[in-house]
Amino acid sequence: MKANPTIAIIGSGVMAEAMIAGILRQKVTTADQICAADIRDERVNELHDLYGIKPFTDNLRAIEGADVVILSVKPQRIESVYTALKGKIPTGAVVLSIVAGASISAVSNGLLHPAVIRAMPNTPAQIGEGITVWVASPAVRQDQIDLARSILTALGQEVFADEEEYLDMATALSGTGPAYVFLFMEAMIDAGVHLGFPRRISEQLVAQTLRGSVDFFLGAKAHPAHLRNQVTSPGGTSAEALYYLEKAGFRTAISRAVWAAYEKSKALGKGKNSEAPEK
Ligand SMILES: NC(=O)C1=CN([C@@H]2O[C@H](COP(=O)(O)OP(=O)(O)OC[C@H]3O[C@@H](n4cnc5c(N)ncnc54)[C@H](OP(=O)(O)O)[C@@H]3O)[C@@H](O)[C@H]2O)C=CC1
Ligand SMILES: O=C(O)[C@@H]1CCC=N1
Repeated sequence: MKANPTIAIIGSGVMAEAMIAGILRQKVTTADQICAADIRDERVNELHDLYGIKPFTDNLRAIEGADVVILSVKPQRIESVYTALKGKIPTGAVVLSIVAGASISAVSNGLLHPAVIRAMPNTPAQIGEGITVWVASPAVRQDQIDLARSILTALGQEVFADEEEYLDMATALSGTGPAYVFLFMEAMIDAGVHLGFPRRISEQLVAQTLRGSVDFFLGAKAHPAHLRNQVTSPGGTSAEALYYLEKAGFRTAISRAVWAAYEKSKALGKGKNSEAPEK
């Protein structure tokens, strides 16, 4: 694998910043080899000040001499990137797209470039605790796979998929997953405040309960239902609370939400809106 590869980033928002921070933390390349482009110059100048990367507002100039071109614009903006960069990706470069729903064939045809990796990270990447599911087109070389893996490892765990269909599923489960977790956290914290805890204490109780439960699950290597049964004393508080969660359709709500995100990911890939939510 090439030392200090040149990495161009098209769309320098939240996920791009997580990638820049991870790449520099793990020394995948040096800051002067990262070319970050965005339509807003104040945003790339901010990233320049924070990380020392090279700022661009012209996508075409940003990809000059790149070994990797990362696409991190919103799905609704990807067509404008295709228009600007079609046929212009350096021949030896690999494109690494994290754009939700954008298939390998769409990116490959949109840019007229065969070597494309499609990846789905998540926001805990900002602290190196993310998880990314990714897949590569047949034209991606082994050294490009190795380079992509070093970039994605800098964000946390990575899972290489042999089928692209896993990407829309991962978008719904792990890519979107932090949104479900934070909503759950928020609801728990608010419930604690409703009971009468100061918000600061409620946040501490909820955060450590979540962290402790996840670490317990990972260490115990037991089914979650087994661990839940340990909490649930006969005729006790947990049984009472779980009754009301099940009555409110908690599992079904989660399942429907994940399916809706999956359908939305597929719809984004077709440039369409998914069905309007049912009333
Ligand atoms: N956020 C998440 O949890 C995850 C997001 N993703 C995917 O990552 C991608 C980026 O998401 P995220 O970082 O959250 O988005 P952001 O909106 O934070 O970042 C995208 C950036 O690209 C800029 N931009 C828009 N059009 C262009 C263009 N033509 N050329 C260059 N830059 C442009 C935007 O500017 P402006 O704001 O002015 O439009 C913005 O600064 C999305 O496709 C998303 O599906 C994947 C996994 C997780
Ligand atoms: O909400 C979204 O569309 C993006 C993709 C995965 C997480 N956030």
